[in-house]
Order: sequence, then C-alpha cells, then structure tokens
Amino acid sequence: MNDLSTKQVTFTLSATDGMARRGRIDTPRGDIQTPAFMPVGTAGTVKAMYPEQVRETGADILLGNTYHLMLRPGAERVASQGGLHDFMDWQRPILTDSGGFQVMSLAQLRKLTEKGVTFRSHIDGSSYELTPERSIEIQTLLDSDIIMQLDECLKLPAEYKEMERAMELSLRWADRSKTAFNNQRNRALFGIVQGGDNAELRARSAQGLKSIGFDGYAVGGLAVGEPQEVMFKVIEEITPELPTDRPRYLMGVGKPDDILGAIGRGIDMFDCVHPTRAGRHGHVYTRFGVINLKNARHRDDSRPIDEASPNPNCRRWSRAYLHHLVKTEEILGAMILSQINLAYYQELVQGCRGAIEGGRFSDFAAETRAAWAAGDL
Ligand SMILES: CN(C)CCSCc1cc(N)cc2c(=O)[nH]c(N)nc12
Repeated sequence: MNDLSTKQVTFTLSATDGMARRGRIDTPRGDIQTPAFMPVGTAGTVKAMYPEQVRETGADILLGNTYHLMLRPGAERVASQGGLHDFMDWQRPILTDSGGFQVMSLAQLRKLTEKGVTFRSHIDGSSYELTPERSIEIQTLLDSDIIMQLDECLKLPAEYKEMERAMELSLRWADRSKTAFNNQRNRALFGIVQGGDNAELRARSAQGLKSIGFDGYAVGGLAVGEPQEVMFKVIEEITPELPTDRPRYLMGVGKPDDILGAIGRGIDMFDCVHPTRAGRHGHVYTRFGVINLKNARHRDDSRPIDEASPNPNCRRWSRAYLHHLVKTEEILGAMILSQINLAYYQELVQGCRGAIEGGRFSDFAAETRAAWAAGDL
C-alpha cells in the first residue's frame, strides 16, 4: 500500500470549451480524469462486475454508499478488514455519499432533527442515528478518498419555505461536517449545494459553502423527479457561482443525454445506478441509443450490438442470444449488459474529454445526439 498519509487531493483544470471543463483530480490512490463518470458500487460491489472489469471499462473512481455499508457489514467491520479498498480489492479512488439521501429514501421511521437523523434499518429494523459527525467518522472508517457532508435532499416540486429550511439545515450540517473532518489531507471533503429549484436559495447555499471552504462542490437536490429542463436551469444558474478551481459533482445523474447536457453546463463528475440497473433489466446503451433487448423483435436478430464498437462484448454475441439471456433472466445477461453499458458511459465521457481539449465540444455533442436520434436499433 503506498503511503497515503502525506499526499493530498488536488484538482487541475486543463482546458475549457464554453462552460465545459477538462481537468484532473489527483488523489493518493490515483488520478481521476474529468469529466468523469463514477460507477456505483453501493454495497461494496459494482453489481455483476469484477473490480478489474470496472477498471477496464475506463473508470478511474467508483462510488460506495455509507447508508448501506453502515447497516451491513458495518463501518467498524470494514475498517477492521483494512478499509473498503482492501475489503473489495479496488485500489483506486472511491467516493462515498454521506448516507442522508438513502436514509430519506430507504429507511423506515425516520426522525430528522437539528442534530441529525434517527431511523430504523430497512434490513432488520434496528435503530441508528446519523449525524454530520458520525457520517464523517463512517466515511473515514471506510477510508474513502472523497467524502460528502451530510445534507437534506428534498424531492421536487417543493414549497419555498421547505426548500429554504432544508438548504439552511444542510449549510449548518456542512459547517459541522467540515469541523469533524478536521482537515484530513489524504482525502477530500465535498460540500453539497441545496436550494431546490430556486436560484436565490441555490446562490445562498453556494455562498455559504464557499465561506466554509471545501475541496469540491456537489450539486445535490436534483435528479429527484424534476424535468430535465428544470435540472439544466438549476445547473446553468449555479455553476457560475462555484469556484473554478474545485471539482463540481452532479449527484445521481444520469442518462447519457443528462450527462452530455450537464458537461456543457460546467459539471465535472457524475454517478448513477442507471447503466448497471438498466443492464440488469435488459436495456443496452450504444452509440445509436438504447435497445430494449426484452423486445421480441430481437429474438431472430443475428446482428451483434455494434460491430464497429471498440468494446469486444458489443461484437461477440448476437442480439438473439442476448435477448434469450434477458428473457430467461440468466446471470450472464446481467454481466454482459452491465459491462456494455458501463463501457459505453466511459466511452461517452472520454469522447467529451477529447472534444473539450480540441475545442469542439458543441460539435461533439451535436454529432452524439444525432447518432442517438438516427440509430437503426
Ligand atoms: C448511487 N448514488 C445515487 C448515490 C450517490 S448520489 C445520491 C444522491 C442523489 C441525488 N439525486 C441527490 C443527492 C443529494 O442531494 N444529496 C446526497 N447526499 N446524495 C444525493
């Protein structure tokens, strides 16, 4: 294990093209090229994928999930096994969410107070308390490389007063998170901008986080049921308020079209369960759009997914075979389609990185969308 004690986490912005940004995050466990897509490994595994397969798709970093891991197997148990990297044998960077989002969406009997949130596990009903301080402690026990403040994320639409209350609570929790973080230099702490779909609340949140000071800034409270145009409007309004020399992470986003649009509006990092979950449900992402392999029209189609793809798995099997695997719910179907979807997401962000470097991001985005629209699926 390399010496993680002295190095620190830094961000270098190397090129811009309009609002789109090309950069690199250096961490003690390796570099993250941005714009970056982070596969989700909720319970210490990217479902149906070996860690080395995740790396081979081009991923520099993956996501762990504090809520799930604190319930099972427990943060102290993961720490006693050497931390999450050794536990799952992924030796590159890991980002962990703070757990608040999953508590509000998954746990039972939640009680939110100024101190934090108490809840009962959706697994066995046992009770837990998650505070800003405990969330930092758990993410540090997991030995995560990028950790998130505890925040309150509201679903949209929401009343102004509710959005203001949750934003102001999240700011107070941001301050407590920063104090509890205690300036650890071998990992980064990101603040999370809240404020719903209100520009003034969002600006107040960003201003408050900047005055506390974070290694990166996440845009939370989106991908929570709002239309894409509302999400893009909030991003357009908030990215100019964020420091240019720190990474910007749009949480829980998204489909390829969401990611392309958000990169064009100044976002650097993304995570979403969509590519792996869609793969397990028979939906495969290609350069020409998404194919629902459950559809009977594929059962006699001898064509591969995409014979011109750089991904061998897109050329190796027929659509008829993949349709068969999906219909019979064979495990291999989930494995193959998860790999194809993650590899496509990495191909997309890699294409964005090259286009930004070449000053042709808007052309690249237009060409990509045209291929999705014209696709002979
Ligand atoms: C697997 N991922 C979905 C988990 C990481 S991102 C979870 C997540 C998703 C969304 N959409 C909004 C928020 C938010 O506002 N705050 C936090 N802490 N997490 C969020």
